[in-house]
Amino acid sequence: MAPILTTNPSLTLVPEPLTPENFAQFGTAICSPIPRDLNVAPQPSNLPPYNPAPVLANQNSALKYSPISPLIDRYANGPSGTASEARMTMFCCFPRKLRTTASPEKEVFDVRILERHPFTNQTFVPMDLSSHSKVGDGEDEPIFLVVVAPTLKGETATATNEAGETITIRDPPDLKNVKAFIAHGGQAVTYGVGTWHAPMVVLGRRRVDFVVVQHVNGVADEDCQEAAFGEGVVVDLGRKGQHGRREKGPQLWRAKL
Ligand SMILES: NC(=O)N[C@@H](O)C(=O)O
Repeated sequence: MAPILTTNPSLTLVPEPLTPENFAQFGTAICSPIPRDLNVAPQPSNLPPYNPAPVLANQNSALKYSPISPLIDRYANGPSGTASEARMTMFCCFPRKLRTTASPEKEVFDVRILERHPFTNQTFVPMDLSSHSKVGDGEDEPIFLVVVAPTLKGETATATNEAGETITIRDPPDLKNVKAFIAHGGQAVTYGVGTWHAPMVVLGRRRVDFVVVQHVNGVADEDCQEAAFGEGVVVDLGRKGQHGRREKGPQLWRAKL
């Protein structure tokens, strides 16, 4: 069980659409650098500047942007000195349960735990998730919620562990500045090394499978640290629609590339 922080956060978050710019302090939001309807490989020099700059590849039939997101391994700084390896995992993420508030009737997601990987970054790439469904087309594509918190670097927080003992969490999450972002098919997300984040939250009617890329060394506390807390960090997902669909709220819900 994750240690429970003794602080009691109180915060209601309205999620923003995930963009490379607004997510930059937490990691990388990965989106295609080119429009969806560009179907003939252009000369890279005819494209707006992008970092990393693209080069032609695959017999000039592809534009290659590399690295599109870094792959970082800082396990050499870990206390145990245990060697790490690159690891690709699949997380099959089922839709989360939402809570409905009364007057106004809204759907909210309660964030109750954050975790971080102190020596590696971690990338979630959704599979089989379209970025294009229209409201009312019956497709109702799921989206995913990315919840992150800045790290209070050099600070400590007290928490209670499973045995009821008081323990110290170093570099704890800044619970006053948690942020929530709505991501959709066509986007992937890399949590920066040590970035506190909520376990993946899929919203919608069906499961989303993610390929997850990171480093691991098998030492539990070096691979993943957790901090739980009571009710208090709430993501406001807007008004509940007539048939359980979200009509309004995060218009984000239907954000398109
Ligand atoms: N982010 C997420 O859903 N889970 C993890 O970070 C994990 O490693 O378990």
